[in-house]
Amino acid sequence: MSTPIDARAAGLRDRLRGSLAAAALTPMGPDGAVDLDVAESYFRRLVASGADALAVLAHTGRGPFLSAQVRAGVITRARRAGVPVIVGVGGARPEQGSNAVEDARTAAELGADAVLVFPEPGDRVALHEAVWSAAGLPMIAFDLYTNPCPPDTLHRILSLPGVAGLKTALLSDAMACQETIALTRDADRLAITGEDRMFAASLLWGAQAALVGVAAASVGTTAAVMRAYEGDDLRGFEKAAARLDRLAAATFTAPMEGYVQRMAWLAAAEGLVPEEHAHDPYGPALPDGERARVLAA
Ligand SMILES: N[C@@H](CC=O)C(=O)O
Repeated sequence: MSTPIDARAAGLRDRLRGSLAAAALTPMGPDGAVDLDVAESYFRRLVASGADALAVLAHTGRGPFLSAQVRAGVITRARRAGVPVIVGVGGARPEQGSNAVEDARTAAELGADAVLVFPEPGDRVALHEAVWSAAGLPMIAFDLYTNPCPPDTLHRILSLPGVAGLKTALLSDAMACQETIALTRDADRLAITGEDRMFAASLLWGAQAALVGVAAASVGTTAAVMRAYEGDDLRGFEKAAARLDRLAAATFTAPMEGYVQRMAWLAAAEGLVPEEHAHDPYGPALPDGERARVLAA
């Protein structure tokens, strides 16, 4: 039995069903500087290429690393793209206190449609309750590979009225992904795949929408899988899934945190962002030849 969902959260859940949200990069220079005009033009291009919604300041967008001022600018510019905007909130590093509540308040003031609540140390249920009571924005819970959430905690989060859905981004744990999707659907919330390396499988396991970093570039590759699945085009689904798997295998691989830089290279190669704004100063150093290998995929 699930707790009744709040009407705002139910509205977002229904609006996002079947949709593809691109977990957008925050285009940056090598020093981390963000040019908001470049960011806006990138967000618009993602939408023109097939993204139904934008998830900004999420893991791909390096939200936890960015200042309040840059975060506000990114949200404002993303809203101009005319699709639902989901904002990553919180995700404090161990040496910091949580910014989740403040981030969520700002997202609400700037007109965001929902927040994606990063996992943080401590009581995750209380974190979601605090975010909801401060901002009143529908929440998407986040089971992220860097800090996976125990199923009993997920169950409690999913019974909060402000939770519209749950995104799994476990990347390699198929059993946990299946369990999380089942828990989410049992709670009548939206099961959102963030499984770049198990994308097609996660749809077959019951995911009802997608929010993925692999759609930070080459959006059409991910959109094709979603559309073929929804259109019952099983042969098309198989072909599109194989293509997406090749892209994800080249980008979402060890060191996993290097995926942001790899997607930035792709975004630059496609003309979504200028080369000089295709940097991830927060990720690991990548070996020589990695860029060429990614672009070849
Ligand atoms: N979990 C990532 C996206 C991965 O697909 C994010 O939050 O950006």
